[in-house]
Amino acid sequence: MTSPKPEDIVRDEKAQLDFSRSMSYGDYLHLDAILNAQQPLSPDHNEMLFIIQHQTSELWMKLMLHELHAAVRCVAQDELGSAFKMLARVSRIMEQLVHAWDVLATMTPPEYSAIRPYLANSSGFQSAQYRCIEFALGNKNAAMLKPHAHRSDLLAQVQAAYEAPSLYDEALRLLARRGLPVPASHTQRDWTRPYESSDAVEQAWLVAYRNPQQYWDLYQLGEELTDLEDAFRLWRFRHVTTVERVIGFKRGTGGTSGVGYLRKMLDVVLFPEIWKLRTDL
Ligand code: HEM
Ligand SMILES: N[C@@H](CC(=O)c1ccccc1NC=O)C(=O)O
Repeated sequence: MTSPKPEDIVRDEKAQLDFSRSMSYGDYLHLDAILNAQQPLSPDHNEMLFIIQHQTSELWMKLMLHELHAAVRCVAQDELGSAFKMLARVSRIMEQLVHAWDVLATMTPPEYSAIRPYLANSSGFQSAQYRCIEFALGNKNAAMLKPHAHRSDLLAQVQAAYEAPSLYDEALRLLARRGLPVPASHTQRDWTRPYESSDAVEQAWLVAYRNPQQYWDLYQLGEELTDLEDAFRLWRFRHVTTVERVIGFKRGTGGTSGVGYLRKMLDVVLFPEIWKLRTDL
């Protein structure tokens, strides 16, 4: 076998080469906007990695929110087949973001120190999309709206996520519609309140987990939620570990204690009864 000649390939394949009158790859993907959005503030080589790491994370978060919002609607409308597909995709995206830490971890402490002064008070703490994901997954906290007060467009989005029932709230309403004994305190409540774990809710999930054949879709929903929280915990863990290896115990640019704050977030449990029931099965 000899390699094909470069000049033969395109001619033989009859590839389209003139895009003066038709939409090209870059047109469709708006690559001019995306690829001109990397504007390093420092003279440091590694800032490009830092920027692209965050921009790609924000793009994946955009898709995650798109899928999560649709999944919440599907659960509310008893369309579980579609919801499972979307939730599985959200978990795979989260896993993708877990692996993305491997790229950022190639940045050493002195490399990051060269960039950090240029970040001023900006921080991932102010990510509107991240906060919408936390709220959609039920981790509600009014204080987290404040960093968006100066941007009415973003505030409206974060506020909507804050006020809406979370994925777990809709899952519990579904259990109740299926005749499982979820108390009214958990099917009709002020959705802005942080979720409170309940023995009665655990008992409702236990009915499905003890009779998987009869409640197959609810059992599957429970396991999809477990996958999602599992992946999210891994993301939080990789974040705090990367932060410790890069800045140690310095305070965060966002004003928090840094590693101390992120470690506290490791204790957040999104779907508490789904974890508790494993001990009681
Ligand atoms: C060298 C890399 C990084 C360092 C040193 C770092 C550091 C920190 C610190 C110290 C905080 C606490 C808030 C503060 O006071 O600033 C934080 C929060 C946060 N960071 Fe990072 N981070 C890094 C990379 C990333 C990446 C790649 C993402 C992906 C989008 C990210 C997303 C977030 C988010 C969403 C929060 C808020 C977490 C929460 O409120 O639970 N960070 N980060
Ligand atoms: N909080 C980080 C700064 C930081 O990581 C950051 C800054 C601007 C844009 C994204 C960031 N990433 C995540 O927090 C720090 O304290 O060094």
